[in-house]
Amino acid sequence: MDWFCIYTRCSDLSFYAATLKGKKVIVTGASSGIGEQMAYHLAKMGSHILITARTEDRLKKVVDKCVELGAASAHYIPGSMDNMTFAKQVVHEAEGLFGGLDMLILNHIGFTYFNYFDGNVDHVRDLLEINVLSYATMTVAALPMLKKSGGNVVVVSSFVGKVGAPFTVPYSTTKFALDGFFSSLRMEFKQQNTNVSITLCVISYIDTDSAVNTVAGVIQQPAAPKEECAFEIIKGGALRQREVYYQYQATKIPLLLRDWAPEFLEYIMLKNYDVTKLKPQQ
Ligand SMILES: NC(=O)C1=CN([C@@H]2O[C@H](COP(=O)(O)OP(=O)(O)OC[C@H]3O[C@@H](n4cnc5c(N)ncnc54)[C@H](OP(=O)(O)O)[C@@H]3O)[C@@H](O)[C@H]2O)C=CC1
Ligand SMILES: CC(C)CCC[C@@H](C)[C@H]1CC[C@H]2[C@@H]3C(=O)C=C4C[C@@H](O)CC[C@]4(C)[C@H]3CC[C@]12C
Repeated sequence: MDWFCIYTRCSDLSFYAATLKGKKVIVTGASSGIGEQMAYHLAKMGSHILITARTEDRLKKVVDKCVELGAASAHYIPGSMDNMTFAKQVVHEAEGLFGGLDMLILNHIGFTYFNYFDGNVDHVRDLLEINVLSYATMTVAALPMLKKSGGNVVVVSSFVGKVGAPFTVPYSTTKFALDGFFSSLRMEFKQQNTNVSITLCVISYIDTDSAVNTVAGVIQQPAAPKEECAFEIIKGGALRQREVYYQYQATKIPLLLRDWAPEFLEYIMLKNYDVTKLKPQQ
C-alpha cells in the first residue's frame, strides 16, 4: 500500500467516524444530478435535509426517496436562485425547520450554452446572479447559524473555475468568481478565528444528464460517476478540507501544470476537444 492509499484510507475512516448523522444540511440544486446524489448520501447518513431547486415535482420525489433511505427529516422549498430574496428565504426556512444549520452545500447552476462565446454579456451578468451572488447571499444569511454550530460551507465549483477552457466563457467566469469570493473569505475566517470551514470543490466532467447532453461527444475525456462525486464532496466538507479535487487525476494533476507549463496544459486540453461534434448554436 503506497502513501496515497494510506492517506485515503485514513481520511475515509475519520469521515465515517464523524458522519453527518443528525446534522442539519441545506443542499441547493438537488432536484437532479450531483445535488440529488448528495441528498441521497446525506439521507443514508441520517441527516436532516432541506433541498431546493425550481422544479417542485422533482424535489418532492427526491424528498420521498430521502425519507425511504433513512433521513432524520427531509423537506424541500421550490424557487429560483436569480432571486436573492428567495436565496435568503431558503436559509430562514432551515432555521424555522431545524433551529440551526451545520452544513450549507451550494451546488445549483443556471442554464448556459456550451459553444463559442456569443458576445452576450447580459447572459454573463444573469449567470453571475444565479451561480455566484446567490451563493454569497445564502452564505451571509447562514453565517450566524454556522458560527454557532462550527459548521461548513461547501461550494461546488469546476475544473474550469481554475483553468480557462473553450465553450464555457460565461460559466467559467462565474466559477472563477466563486474562488475569489470564498478563498478570500476563508482567509478572513482564519484571521478572525471564525470556526466555519469553506470547502471549494474542483470537479471534472461528471456523468449527469445535463452535462452529458450538453457536451455530447465534444470532450474526449470520459465522464466520472455522479454518485462517487457527490460522496467525495460531502466527505471533503465534513473533513473541513479547503479544496476537493474530483477526479483527482483529471483536476489536481493538470492544475500542477497550470502555473508552470500553461501552454503545455492548453495543448493537452485542446487535444481533448472534438470540435466537429459541437451542436449548432441555438
Ligand atoms: N456535471 C459536470 O460535468 C460538472 C458539474 N459541476 C458542478 O456541479 C454542480 C451540479 O452540476 P450537475 O449536477 O451536473 O447539474 P444539473 O443540471 O444536474 O443540476 C443543476 C441543479 O440546479 C437547479 N437549477 C437550475 N437553474 C436554477 C435556478 N435558476 N435556480 C435554482 N436552481 C436551479 C436544477 O434544478 P431546476 O431546473 O429544477 O431548478 C438542478 O437541481 C454545479 O455547480 C456544476 O457547476 C462541476 C464540474 C463538472
Ligand atoms: C485536462 C482536460 C482534458 C480537462 C477538460 C475538462 C473540461 C472540458 C470539463 C471539466 C468541467 C466541465 C464542465 C462543467 O464544469 C460543468 C458544465 C455545466 C453543465 O451544465 C454543462 C457541461 C459543463 C459546461 C462541463 C463541460 C466540460 C468541462 C468543461
